[in-house]
Amino acid sequence: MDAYKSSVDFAEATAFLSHACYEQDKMALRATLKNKSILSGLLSRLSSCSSHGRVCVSPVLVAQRRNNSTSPKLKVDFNQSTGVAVMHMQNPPVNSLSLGFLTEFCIAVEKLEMDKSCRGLILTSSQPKVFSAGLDIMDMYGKKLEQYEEFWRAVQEMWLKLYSSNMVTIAAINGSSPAGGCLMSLSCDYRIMADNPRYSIGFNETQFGIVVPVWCKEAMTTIVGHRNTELTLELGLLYNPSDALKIGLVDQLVPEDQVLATATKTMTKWLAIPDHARRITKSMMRKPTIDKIMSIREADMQQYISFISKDSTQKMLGTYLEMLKKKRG
Ligand SMILES: CC/C=C\C/C=C\CCCC/C=C/C(=O)SCCNC(=O)CCNC(=O)[C@H](O)C(C)(C)COP(=O)(O)OP(=O)(O)OC[C@H]1O[C@@H](n2cnc3c(N)ncnc32)[C@H](O)[C@@H]1OP(=O)(O)O
Repeated sequence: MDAYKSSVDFAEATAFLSHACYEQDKMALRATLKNKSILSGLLSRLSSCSSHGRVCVSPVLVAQRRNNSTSPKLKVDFNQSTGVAVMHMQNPPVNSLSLGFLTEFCIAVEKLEMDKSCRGLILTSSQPKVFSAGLDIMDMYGKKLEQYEEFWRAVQEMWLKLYSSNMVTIAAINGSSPAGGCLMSLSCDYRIMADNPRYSIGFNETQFGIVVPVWCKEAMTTIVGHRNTELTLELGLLYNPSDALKIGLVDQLVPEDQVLATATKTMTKWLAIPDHARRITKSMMRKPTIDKIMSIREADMQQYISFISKDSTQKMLGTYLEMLKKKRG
């Protein structure tokens, strides 16, 4: 009975969350979840629900530094006739992966995943010159421990959702994509990048004193191999598109104005493969990594909180943030 009730609550909550997000009715969502004890019960149920590597969403909602508006951070164009959704990231100025963005992202992917008519997802950016600047450093700087936890859970969730998606996922990388932006594209099945030497992609974390989580290392290794991963992560390397192509960090380069069209064409090819065979194969390839990560998820959380809240880490992040801001002034 309890298990049944849980699943009913979960289904209702998920449906409500998805609906609320898509109707931009987040005020209603916040009001409904105002009671913290209800929220935390819901959170633990949602985040513990997992099947076949598909992980359910954690509905974390917080007003963000420059995201305290209710304007959506994603625009999803779903074409019923092709079964393909194009998700445009629109979180100005640089599509940083803030808690608010990640929350919206997870809900949107979950909603598409539940819609059996949606078979393919193209991820791209509405911001000029930037695909995504990676994790929002403001969410990792000067916050309370509970906030670090909430943020990291959303980061883990984003990765799991994308990496374990049943849909064909293609990253149409129409701008720079450092760190978390690179991770996001690496979680997709295929990466097409704009051939513009001013853009970069890779993992620069060590350059400003932080370390990628172990699951990021694992996922990257499966794509570019141990040696390229080692060099990239230790030295904090960002690559121009042609070097990224050489090491296999992206699959294809195309002129900037053809990124989305090429992604759409490529999607048609992928969707010509019988879904069940492709899905089972994708699961066969990715499930070992997903299972491994799921088994260390809580340890990863503790490691993150302890690392990010260290004075020395905070100092380095502060210096890096100042440097980013000075760049403009
Ligand atoms: C033991 C280990 C255990 C656990 C792990 C521990 C830690 C885990 C960390 C996880 C890994 C972290 C991953 C990350 O993603 S960290 C983020 C890394 N990202 C970057 O370094 C990119 C920084 N940004 C840039 O390089 C440029 O902004 C970019 C994307 C090339 C675009 O350039 P441009 O168009 O010129 O834009 P500006 O640089 O002028 O930036 C405009 C504006 O945005 C602010 N900003 C940029 N990036 C971020 C960001 N990631 N987060 C927050 N804010 C960002 C920038 O400061 C400017 O702000 P302003 O106020 O001046 O407008």
